[in-house]
Amino acid sequence: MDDDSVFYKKLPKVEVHAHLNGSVSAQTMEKLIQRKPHLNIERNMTAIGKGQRRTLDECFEVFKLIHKLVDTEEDIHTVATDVIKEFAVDNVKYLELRSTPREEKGTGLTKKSYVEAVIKAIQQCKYDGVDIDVRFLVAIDRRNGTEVAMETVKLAEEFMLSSGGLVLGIDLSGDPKVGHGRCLLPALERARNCGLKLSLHMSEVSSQLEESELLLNLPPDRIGHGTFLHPEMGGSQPLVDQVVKHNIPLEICLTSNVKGKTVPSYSQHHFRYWYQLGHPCVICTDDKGVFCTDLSQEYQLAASTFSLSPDAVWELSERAVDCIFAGEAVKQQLKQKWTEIKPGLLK
Ligand SMILES: CC(C)=CCNc1ncnc2c1ncn2[C@@H]1O[C@H](COP(=O)(O)O)[C@@H](O)[C@H]1O
Ligand SMILES: [Zn+2]
Repeated sequence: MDDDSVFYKKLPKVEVHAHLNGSVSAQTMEKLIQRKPHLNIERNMTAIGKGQRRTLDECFEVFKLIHKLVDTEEDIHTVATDVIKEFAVDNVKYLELRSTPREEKGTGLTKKSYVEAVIKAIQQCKYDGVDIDVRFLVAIDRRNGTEVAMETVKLAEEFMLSSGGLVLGIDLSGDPKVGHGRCLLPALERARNCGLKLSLHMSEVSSQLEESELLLNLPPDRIGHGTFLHPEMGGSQPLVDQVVKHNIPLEICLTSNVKGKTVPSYSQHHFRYWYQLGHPCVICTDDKGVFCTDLSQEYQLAASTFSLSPDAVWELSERAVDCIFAGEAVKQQLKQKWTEIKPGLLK
């Protein structure tokens, strides 16, 4: 590793946009493939390597394969544990994982046992002293419509009350070309009213202007991507004004957007627009397994593409703490960590 990479690796980081099944590493994938050889899935079918790009549709096909490999409580526990430890090794000090609870009739997996398996993995890592604070967002797959969304919110509500602060909110994700946010509003409103935080994938593709207007009225607590919100990308100034007025942080996933072809190149990424506005932006991985990246690499890419100084990179990672869903006490603990690490890293 060169000196430059060491800096990004040592940088303490916050990750708030990581889909569990998209974050599974090559090593873990090997374990899963060995558990289920009859599926004939190979590692190169579940990842998009260096220099490769796929259409959004092709990317979503990858998740179908991964879901076949991860279909028991034991699998969920394995992937959650491994993903948490990998983020910790990458010096991520606070992680919000998100995942869509799935029922698998064949294996007896239920949505409830799915969430329980993730929570057990989080608790086990904490017990084992892994140096990372992990929280969970329950995901709604937009494909599944109104009723499933409402069920998911009720499940999240239950766990918010019983998990000792581990379940903090709701993620809205899934193929952006399928379904409409309109149908999901009642569920999202219920979530907001019961105290669940909202992180919503918004304007990930260009056809979502009307939906973004609707969703922004909730308003969400954070926005995933927001690629097509601003006028230069076919969005609108009123949309930008509203995001700015409510000070809603953007979760920025550079490699995901480039490899998924929603952004033509790193240098044309909308991070530039929002960062120049001084708007809160959090660098994230989205799917570190599928896109073969890690958070250190994403910070390094942001710095090299947009000419950020080490001080600016530090500020970016420190300001991310303000955007987490955990409460003030956790933010203070994290800020303390950053303060302790700073003198050793920035001369
Ligand atoms: C395909 C592509 C370019 C991915 C990046 N953009 C994404 N946009 C919307 N939803 C996503 C994305 N990446 C992952 N997800 C969601 O996360 C799920 C996988 O993680 P999990 O099973 O929820 O644990 C996917 O099935 C999908 O619902
Ligand atoms: Zn995402």
